[in-house]
Amino acid sequence: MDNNKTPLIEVRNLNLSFGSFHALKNIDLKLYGGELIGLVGDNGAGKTTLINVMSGVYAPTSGEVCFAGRKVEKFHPKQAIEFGIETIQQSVGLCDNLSIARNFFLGREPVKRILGIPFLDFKAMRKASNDVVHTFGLRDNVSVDDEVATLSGGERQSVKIGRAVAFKNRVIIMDEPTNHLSVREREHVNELAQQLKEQGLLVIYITHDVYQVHRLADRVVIMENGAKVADVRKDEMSADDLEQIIRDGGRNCTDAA
Ligand SMILES: Nc1ncnc2c1ncn2[C@@H]1O[C@H](COP(=O)(O)OP(=O)(O)OP(=O)(O)O)[C@@H](O)[C@H]1O
Repeated sequence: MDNNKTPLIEVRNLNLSFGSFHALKNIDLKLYGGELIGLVGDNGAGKTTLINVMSGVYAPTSGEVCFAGRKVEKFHPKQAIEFGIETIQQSVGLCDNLSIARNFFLGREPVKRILGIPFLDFKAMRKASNDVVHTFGLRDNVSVDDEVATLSGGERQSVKIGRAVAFKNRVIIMDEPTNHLSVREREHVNELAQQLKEQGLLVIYITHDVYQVHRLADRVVIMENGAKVADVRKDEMSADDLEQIIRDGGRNCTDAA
């Protein structure tokens, strides 16, 4: 990581309360393009809440978030989408009964006009989605006219990841992306995460699997009870040590940030 670079996302002294419940506590974090960040922590640690702030779902109670050095003034999902933040979740994001091509363009369908009347441009959708999804690992015999319902779990993730890249995102948040996947599918999704990082994107990878994330990530951020309790480059700590920090609930931890 080059600390002279402007972080793609910077969080400063961030707090978020839901009524009297203090869900995020004084979080400071700098995340750079070209990094694969593992975000780990026990159930209820605050991982999803933190990414929900980054993606504009929640506004913080206090503190700041900056995108590429610019302070976010208005927290709204549209703002985050415009900046190029895309969240890929295991169970949402695709419509089973629509084709792969339609899913690829969900909500941003290209339109062509014939005699001034707008029609969905199916040809353009097929071509663009075909080029991308096969690069991202769909079997050769899968057609982009097939319904998403016919795809395996890993292939569904491929469609979402391909879509995120095609629409020029800068930050991909992968929330438990390999849950319920087979070993090979898991490997495939993890390879895609690496590819995204190598293309210069910031990848935030949320998981409970410390060993998987230790293999994959450049840096691991551990949360516990709403606070960031460790922020370490993976070469500074073994996966066993990371797991121990989580087991200890953040006591005896290191923060390399
Ligand atoms: N909208 C909300 N209103 C009230 N409390 C909330 C809300 N969203 C989250 N919380 C609480 O904030 C805490 C952190 O939840 P969060 O979902 O961020 O944890 P997590 O680390 O993502 O956990 P998991 O791994 O189980 O998904 C939990 O105690 C949760 O109940």
